[in-house]
Amino acid sequence: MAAGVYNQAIGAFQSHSLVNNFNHQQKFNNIGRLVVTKDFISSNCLSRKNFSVIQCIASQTSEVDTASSSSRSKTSARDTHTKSNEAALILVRHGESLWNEKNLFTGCVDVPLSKKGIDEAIEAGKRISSIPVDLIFTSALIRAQMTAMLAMTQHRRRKVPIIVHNESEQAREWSQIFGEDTRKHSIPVITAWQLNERMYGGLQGLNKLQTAERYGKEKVHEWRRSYSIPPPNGESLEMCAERAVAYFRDQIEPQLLSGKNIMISAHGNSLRSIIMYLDKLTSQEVISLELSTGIPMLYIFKEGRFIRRGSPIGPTEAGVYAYTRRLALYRQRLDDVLQ
Ligand SMILES: O=C(O)[C@H](O)COP(=O)(O)O
Repeated sequence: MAAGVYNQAIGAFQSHSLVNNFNHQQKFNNIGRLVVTKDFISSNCLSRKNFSVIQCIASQTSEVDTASSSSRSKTSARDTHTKSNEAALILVRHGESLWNEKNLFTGCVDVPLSKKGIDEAIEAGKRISSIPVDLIFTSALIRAQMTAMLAMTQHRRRKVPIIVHNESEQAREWSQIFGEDTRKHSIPVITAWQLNERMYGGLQGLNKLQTAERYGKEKVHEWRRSYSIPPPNGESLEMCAERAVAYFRDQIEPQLLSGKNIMISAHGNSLRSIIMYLDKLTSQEVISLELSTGIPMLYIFKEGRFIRRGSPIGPTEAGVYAYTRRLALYRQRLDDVLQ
């Protein structure tokens, strides 16, 4: 039966090209990967301890299998590119926020979703409802966390996403989950400031249109979309990438390497910097990369490589399951159990 779904999916896939959510030309240049210095990582406490904390917590709260991080350091796992199972990686920019609605620069100001953003998050959930998710990462900002939680209300597996509190020993202790079955039916949600939207400095709270009228369209476009030019007293995309890509490589990639299916709910620019890394985009190409609010994007991680698969069209769309046999089998199992 699964083969049936898979073949049907392949047929659908071949009959229509998956609409990619990105609007940049897909050219793979030999750009060196973004090098993030080791001391940057250590100075931002992106340490082995954090990774083992995540592993330990993940093992306590779900059937997420915890590859023993002690026996396999992240670096050696990543460097040796151990042939791991394939894993799904879903990226989603938060739904429209109340300041997106007012066309205000938001950056690291912690505003919630608008009604439209809530609807977008739920729609995003429908589009990924048959794709496996073992672990969720969000930024420390509520609009990304709301998006992840609302999306997961639509997932057919019905697991409960639970924000992991490891900000202190007491927080870890007081938020423990007991009961094997309860743990198996939960998904750890790790919040990380490193995935926050770029800090927009003196622009935060200003209207985008009025700012363009005041400083000129070109200058504001340069602040918003260039790679290395920061807004006044804010972060450039390059500076945002240094924390977001470092966190992705240090904390998320090892999870993918061990076969865990991951969803990241974050922001326009922190995700642009991660996609620049995944797609090996040049600093020129990333200028044209725009991400819509609430549109999920799927990557397949296989043998250390990220294969971009565009945006899942909808749960009933057979083409969604043409991505890989593993996803087709997962969906078939859901169909069998939920029928
Ligand atoms: O922070 C913001 O204002 C938005 O989330 C992204 O803004 P941008 O489209 O100007 O990068």
